[in-house]
Amino acid sequence: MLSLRNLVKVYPGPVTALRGVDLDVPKGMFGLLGPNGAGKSTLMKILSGLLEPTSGEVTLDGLDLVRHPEALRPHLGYLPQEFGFYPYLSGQDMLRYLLELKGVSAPQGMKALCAQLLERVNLTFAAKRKVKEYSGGMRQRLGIAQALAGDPKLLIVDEPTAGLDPEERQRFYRLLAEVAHERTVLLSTHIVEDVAMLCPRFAVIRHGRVMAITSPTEAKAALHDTLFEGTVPPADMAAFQQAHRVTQAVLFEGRNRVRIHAAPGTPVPPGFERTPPTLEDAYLLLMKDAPEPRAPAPTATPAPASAPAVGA
Ligand SMILES: Nc1ncnc2c1ncn2[C@@H]1O[C@H](COP(=O)(O)OP(=O)(O)OP(=O)(O)O)[C@@H](O)[C@H]1O
Repeated sequence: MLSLRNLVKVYPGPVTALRGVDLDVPKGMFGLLGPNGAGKSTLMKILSGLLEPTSGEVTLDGLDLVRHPEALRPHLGYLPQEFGFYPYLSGQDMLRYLLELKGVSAPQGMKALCAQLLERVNLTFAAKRKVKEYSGGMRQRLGIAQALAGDPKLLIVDEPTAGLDPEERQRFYRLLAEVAHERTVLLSTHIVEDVAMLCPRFAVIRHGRVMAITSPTEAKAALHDTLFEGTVPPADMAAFQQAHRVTQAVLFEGRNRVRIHAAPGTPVPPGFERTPPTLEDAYLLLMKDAPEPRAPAPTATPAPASAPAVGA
């Protein structure tokens, strides 16, 4: 179990990126969902030992990772948001180079280890191709191959599906789901679909705080019978948004196809029909309701002991 207690990070400025994060992450896949600037990368960098927190505790199976960051290294795999590749190296040479940099030991020989990892991420067919010829999805799979070296207990993946086309994204989801059988995988993302596809549980983070810890099923169930869909002419949209809790509005045949949240007993506009809630609705409502942060907090502001369910 990975546990975070009252984790705070204040950058010079000061910019308070984390305002007292409490989180318990069990084995399997766990999502960290939040908009740009929420503090996800800061949290991932602290967990991967690249950044020191200002205060707070991080433990992995009881091991104190703030006091003993070196103890984490053998148990950690990390796929950062920006992953540097040498475009003219082949996939297998790039992987070998990364493993050597990481200091991974390979009792069976480095060549055999690289071949085994490439096989694990379905890249054997492209082992000898130059990385510059790899698609975005293939590069991400190569990134996972290096992160899996040493069989880490904790795998941290930061925004891994950004820029992947739908087919590559599906393939990458399957790979992540497979590797999460054996370990804790913490997936940071601002893409709701990533969480809906992969995560039995997830935390929503905004302005450096955990807003909710829930599951896709719970989050949708909390909105049962409260979502309605209808159309609104573009000219009326601004006034409509003032009057209703709009979760999503997309232009369809020149009119706005709009989804609203109406609590039981609240009037529903004419022509709007009940519709099943989606995880996107739950997430967007939570973002609407998130309080703006106060002026930069120089010290820790503890998060509530137990975060509310989405939409509750
Ligand atoms: N090195 C830094 N110095 C000062 N402020 C920083 C630094 N890195 C991040 N921040 C700020 O900390 C806050 C959280 O940033 P962070 O990158 O952790 O968010 P994020 O959720 O990962 O967003 P993104 O998806 O855009 O990377 C933001 O306000 C950001 O501007």
